[in-house]
Formats: sequence, structure tokens, C-alpha cells
Amino acid sequence: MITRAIYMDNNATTPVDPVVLEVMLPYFTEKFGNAASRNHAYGWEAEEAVENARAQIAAAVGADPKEIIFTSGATESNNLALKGVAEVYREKGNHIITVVTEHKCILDSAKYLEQHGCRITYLPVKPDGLIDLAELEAAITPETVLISVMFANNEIGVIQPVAEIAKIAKSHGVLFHTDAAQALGKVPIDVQALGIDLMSMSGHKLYGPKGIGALYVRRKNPRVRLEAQLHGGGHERGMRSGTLYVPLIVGMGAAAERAVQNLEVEAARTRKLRERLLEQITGRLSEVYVNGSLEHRLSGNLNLSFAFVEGEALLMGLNDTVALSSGSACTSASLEPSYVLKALGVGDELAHSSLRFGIGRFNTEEDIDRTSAKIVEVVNRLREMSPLWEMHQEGIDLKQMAWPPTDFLLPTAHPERIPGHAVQR
Ligand SMILES: Cc1ncc(COP(=O)(O)O)c(C=O)c1O
Repeated sequence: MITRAIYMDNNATTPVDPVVLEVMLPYFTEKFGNAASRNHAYGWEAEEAVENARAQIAAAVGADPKEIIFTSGATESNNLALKGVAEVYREKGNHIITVVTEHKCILDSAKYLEQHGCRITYLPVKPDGLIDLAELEAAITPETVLISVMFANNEIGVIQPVAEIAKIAKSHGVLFHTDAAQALGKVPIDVQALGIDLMSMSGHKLYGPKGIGALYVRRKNPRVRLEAQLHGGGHERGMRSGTLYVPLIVGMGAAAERAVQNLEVEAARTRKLRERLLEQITGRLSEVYVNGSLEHRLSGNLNLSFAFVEGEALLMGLNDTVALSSGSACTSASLEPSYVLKALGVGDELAHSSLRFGIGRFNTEEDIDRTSAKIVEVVNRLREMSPLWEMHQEGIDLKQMAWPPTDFLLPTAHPERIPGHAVQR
């Protein structure tokens, strides 16, 4: 019998919760109507299900149901937010501010807009992954129409100061968009209290299905206007045409409702699991570093660099036991080190030696114990094969040598940058 590896890559995607699947199933079979069919019960039934899901999502984030637009996922929501705002507000200005550590779908949308007459400011981040609010404010000009800063990062889980960003944006009359694909269901979100104008969400990050997402678009104070990016039957108040995928919408609604109901308890549980994992790993291995702030972070996320070990080799040694991502493989098919880790100032070698742990709803203490035991075993085995590790153990100062390259897997390339967060033992 093949035993499946533990799944601990919940920032990449989450399994559909069986309770959510149960709610979705009838909409694939007997309740198959088109939500836009106004002439018969099949259509009415589908429309009712869509509106129920819209209300569930709105309630999960403190919005009005009319402010929720269904899309195919956070990628589409982010494209619609950036391009939709840029087109409508062009008369006011053409400047957008975002951050270097955003998801590629924000960065690539920004790049596209740059090719079409927009000016984009890409804010840097501090070594802990947070933006500098003074730098944000200084970047605003009379031409600025939008600030887009992600709620929580997909690689390092770092949570940005969203309420403060919104306040700055509002005081300058600039719209504020946040990509909350990773945050929804893990961090309490109230778009009114936080002052968010547009917010992207995704079904498959919160134990709902893939291929479905939503965009929150504020209707009052201010009323945000958007240029549609998909034209057709005028669905979703004309902002996103296309026949609604009812089963997925129903699934996302149920998933959002369930995620926020159990939010506090689940966040505390996953935080404890993360602490257990970190303690077990750093208690038994030296030269392990935490990437990004531990304080301002999603409870289930951990991103670690293991000096003197190559991340891909580490993953290969682990993948019969646990499914994780590395800081080099997750961004693209190439083995470029993660641009997010590089933005924190992590050297190439330590970025290449990083692993992302995404602890989720179905992980247990036993998963943590098995994962840490295997990591310790594989890291020790790989380090034993490394001549650099041997030299390091003998106390040879590798920095003083002409060979190897100066920052080659040296812990000194990385620590001290995050006081209190670099775990060195
Ligand atoms: C922060 C963030 N934004 C956007 C996306 C894209 O979401 P989707 O897969 O729903 O298009 C992801 C998923 O990887 C993400 O983590």
C-alpha cells in the first residue's frame, strides 16, 4: 500500500473540506440551472444559491453582498482591481504604488500597466518583510490613484499593517486594494473597520474549491468604479461577464463561512503547532534561520533556511514523508531563488536552502513530530556530505577563503538582520 505524505503546503492550496464538498455536490447534478435563467425554477434555485454564497462571503469580511463580485480566483481579482481602477481613474492620474514582495499576479499586472502608460512605484520591504509606512506615504503624488499592498504574503506569511496603510491612502484620497488570498479565514477581516476599498479573495486557500474567487469593491465612501476586463452578458453588475460557476461559488461561500466561524480557535491551534515545529527543529539543528517576522505572521506559516543544505536536495529527501515548498521551486519552473526572500536581503544561498511550511486545518501534532524528525535526519545527512559543513565544524572561517564564494551557505550572510528572529544554535 502506498502511504501518502503528510500535506503541509497549505499556502499553495488547501484540500476541499468534506463539509464544503457535501454542500457543493447537488449543484453539479440535479441543481444544475443557470443563475441567469429568470424563467424557471432551475434558474431561480441556482440564483438563490449564488446570492446565499455572496451573502456568506460578504458577512465573512464585513461587506454588503452587493460589494462582492465573483471571479475565477485571486489572480483574476487582482487583475481586475489594478487594471479596472487604472482605466477608470486615468483622468485623475496614472500612478500606482505596490510592493516588491507581492504575488506575481499583482507584479505582472503592474508590469502590463507600465507598458500602457502607468507609472508604478514598487516599495521595498524591511528585513522582516514589512513595508515602511513613511516610505509609502512619501511615494504618494497627486497622480497616485491606487495603493495595492497584500494582506499576508504567500511565502513568508508576513502580515502587513493594513489598517495603517488604509488610513494613509484615505488621507491622500487614494484607493486602497489588498490581496487577501492568504489572509481570509486566518486573520479577522472587516473591510469597513480596516478601511479597505478593494480586496481580492480565493476559494482554494480556505478549504474551498479551486477556480473561484471574489473581489470586494466598496460602494460607499467612496464608491469605487471599475472598468470591466471581461465583456459579455453583463453578469456581476457588468463588472465580470460569464455564466456563473454555481457549484464553485456555493463551495466558496460555505468555505468562507466555516473558516471565519472557527478562526480564533484554529489560529491558536496552528500557532501552537508552528511553535512545536520550530522548537523541535531548532532544538536539534544549528544554523537554522527564520525568514520574515515571526510576530506579524499567519499562524500556520513558517519559512526556514537551513545553512549548508540545498533546498531542492532537502525536498527530495523529505517528499516521501511530507509535502512542502522550497524557496527556489515555488516561484517558477526555473531554480531562481525566491524574489520574496531576496527582497528581505536573504543571500542567494540561504534563499536556496529555504523551506516553506504551511500548517493547516488537517495537520496534527503527530504530523509535526514526524516532519521535524525527518527534517533533522535529512539535514544531518546532507550536511555530513558537505565539505563546507565539515570545515565550518572545524572552526575554519570560510569567509576568509578565496574559495568558496563568500556567501556560500554561510549563516553570516543572513542573521542579525532580524533581531530576535534569527534562530542560531
Ligand atoms: C497572495 C496570493 N495572491 C494571489 C494568488 C492567486 O490566487 P488564485 O490561485 O486564486 O488565482 C495566490 C495563490 O497562489 C496567492 O497566494
